[in-house]
Amino acid sequence: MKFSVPPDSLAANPTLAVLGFKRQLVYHLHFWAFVAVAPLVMVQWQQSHYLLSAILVLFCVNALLVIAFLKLRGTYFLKGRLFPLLAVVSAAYSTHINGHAGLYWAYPAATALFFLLPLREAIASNSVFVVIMAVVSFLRFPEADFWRITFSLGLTCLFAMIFAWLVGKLQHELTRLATTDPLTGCLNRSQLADILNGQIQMRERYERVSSLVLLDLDYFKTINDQWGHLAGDRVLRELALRLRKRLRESDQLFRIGGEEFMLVLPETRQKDADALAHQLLTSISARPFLEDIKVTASASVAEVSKGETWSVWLNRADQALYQAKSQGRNQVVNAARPLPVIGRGAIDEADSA
Ligand SMILES: Nc1nc2c(ncn2[C@@H]2O[C@H](COP(=O)(O)OP(=O)(O)OP(=O)(O)O)[C@@H](O)[C@H]2O)c(=O)[nH]1
Repeated sequence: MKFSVPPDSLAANPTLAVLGFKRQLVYHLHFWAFVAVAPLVMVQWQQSHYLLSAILVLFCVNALLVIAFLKLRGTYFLKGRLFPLLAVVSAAYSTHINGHAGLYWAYPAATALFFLLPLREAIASNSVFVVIMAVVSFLRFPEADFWRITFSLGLTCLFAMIFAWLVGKLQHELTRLATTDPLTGCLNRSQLADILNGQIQMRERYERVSSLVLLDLDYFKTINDQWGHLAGDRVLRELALRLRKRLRESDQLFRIGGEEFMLVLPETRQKDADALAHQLLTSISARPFLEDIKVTASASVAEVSKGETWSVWLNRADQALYQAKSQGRNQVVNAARPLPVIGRGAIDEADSA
């Protein structure tokens, strides 16, 4: 089964990879639940259990809608909330009227809940489910069966909860590993396009202006040559710490190359970003690294302009950084504003003049 996200972007963007995993899980659960439950609609109808048959029809229609919405729109129909509700109601009601034959469905229903709902919601829903099943079993079966059913269902929920919790933790850790640079703890390039695009949307929709700063250490190669690679690594780590100290919570720090860093500064005008870049360069050059390694850096600043793409924005900053390097380093250069786009009307006016 294929979703619309191309495999290349999955590899490049861990957020998409995690979303892709969740979608596949939801898709498969609904698909196989549909395959298992659809025949039961007829079976229950033939046994004159019309209400249960109707609930199962609803369950199947919901499963098909979830699958269709995922495939065609990439969204969850009703946030996937109907599956747990209908699965729980049909398992409890089926146990009430069919006895043990209905009870067997309670176990897969309880397990599926942990993979469809957020963990806390799943724990709350399953607690209610176990209580409902305990009441139904108490009324329907001998006392010994009531205890067996309640404990075995409770244990199934506990195991499913532990498994879902561990899978969630693993996903979180994998995303962290894939999005951060292990040496400095800064973000790596994997989410760069997404984050810059987010700032561009803020500019386009709400006129909220962000800036970015590119910062590159000067003559870092000589530090490696003179002090060794390990010392170079420690300089990079200390640099990331110094930069982070000056940033706001909402700012984001990327390491986008060997000794090149990028700062994304939401709601920050060029003039303020320029002031910050000067302060950062001072904080780098004023105090030696690892006690006696003197370091300077060059930086460029670019405020996002209306209508530009993230790559054009980054490219403007890159050009300015190149200029800072070629003008002698240890300085900040502001990126040139993009040329205004001349619309058809303006061209016509110019032609007729
Ligand atoms: N220690 C260490 N060095 C790195 C790492 N990544 C890249 N480098 C080194 O960084 C150096 C970058 O050299 P250049 O691109 O010539 O840049 P530079 O010497 O800083 O010169 P300018 O940028 O022009 O001022 C190379 O020697 C790389 O080996 C890293 O993770 N750790």
